[in-house]
Amino acid sequence: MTGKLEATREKMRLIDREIMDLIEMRTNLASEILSSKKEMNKPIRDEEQMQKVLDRASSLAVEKNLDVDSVRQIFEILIQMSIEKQNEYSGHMNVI
Ligand SMILES: C=C(O[C@@H]1C=C(C(=O)O)C=C[C@H]1O)C(=O)O
Repeated sequence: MTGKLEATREKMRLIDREIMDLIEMRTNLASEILSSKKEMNKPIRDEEQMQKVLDRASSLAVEKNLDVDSVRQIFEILIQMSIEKQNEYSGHMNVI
């Protein structure tokens, strides 16, 4: 019994690790995104793009039979993390 529970928890641990790696990869794109925005003289926050990301996440959640509100909340946090990281870089780079 415990063996099976522990085996399943080990699978979850590996998935959590992958999620963490993907969050890191997504957040680290802030640097590239910011330098493109700097070139194009665009602000960090882009409401239209945020809506696209949230709509895409909601559609995928429906497709995968996941709770749409929960998935949207996760993506709202990911977007916020990206904005914060861009603001952080922006402060360092003294731009926008
Ligand atoms: C990453 C970007 O910057 C911000 C963060 C977004 C995101 O994390 O998906 C979307 C729009 C912007 O407010 C972007 O403009 O694409």
